[in-house]
Amino acid sequence: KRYQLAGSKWGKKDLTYRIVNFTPDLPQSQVRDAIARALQEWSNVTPLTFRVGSGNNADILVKFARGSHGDGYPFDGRGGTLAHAYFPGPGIGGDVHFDDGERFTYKSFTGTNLYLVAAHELGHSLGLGHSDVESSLMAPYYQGYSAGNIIQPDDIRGIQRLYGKPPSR
Ligand SMILES: CC(C)C[C@H](CC(=O)NO)C(=O)N[C@H]1Cc2cn(c3ccccc23)CCCCCCNC1=O
Ligand SMILES: [Ca+2]
Ligand SMILES: [Zn+2]
Ligand SMILES: [Zn+2]
Repeated sequence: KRYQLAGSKWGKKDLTYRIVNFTPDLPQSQVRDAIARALQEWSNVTPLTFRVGSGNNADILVKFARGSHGDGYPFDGRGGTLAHAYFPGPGIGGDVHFDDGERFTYKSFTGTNLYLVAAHELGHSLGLGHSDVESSLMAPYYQGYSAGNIIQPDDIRGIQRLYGKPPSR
């Protein structure tokens, strides 16, 4: 019972990301904050750093889309699949797509919490597959937002297997 590795990882520690478009469900500031906090969950437990990159050469592009959106994996409207992401690599590698058919919420325990979904998808962007530990962030099912740390020991073991531990101060 454990995490799965995607078979690819980033060959650098300092990654860039860019939010290409936004959902109408939330103010842009809350989308930026949700993504930044989801990235911080992963940077807290690895040597990885994330900063906002310029143009389309950012490593991780974050997009909201409905239905067919050009990558052969069309979204299904409200419910069902909430989002998907691509394992590390060039071009679409690392990118995160959210199904804008969902009603995304922020700092809310109800609805589809954007921060929680983002943290799961970014796990894929960094090279983790799905875990069969039900409580883990990388489990394939959305389990609702619970207070406290969303990243679980199994997730930490997996990501540290790929990138090591944070440098000790
Ligand atoms: C983990 C999450 C953030 C990302 C995952 C997808 C994923 O792994 N992305 O990297 C996801 O969306 N899982 C579905 C899986 C799923 C659950 N059901 C489905 C019905 C149809 C299609 C898919 C599903 C039953 C009904 C509930 C539907 C709403 C919740 N959906 C899910 O939990
Ligand atoms: Ca959906
Ligand atoms: Zn897509
Ligand atoms: Zn997933």
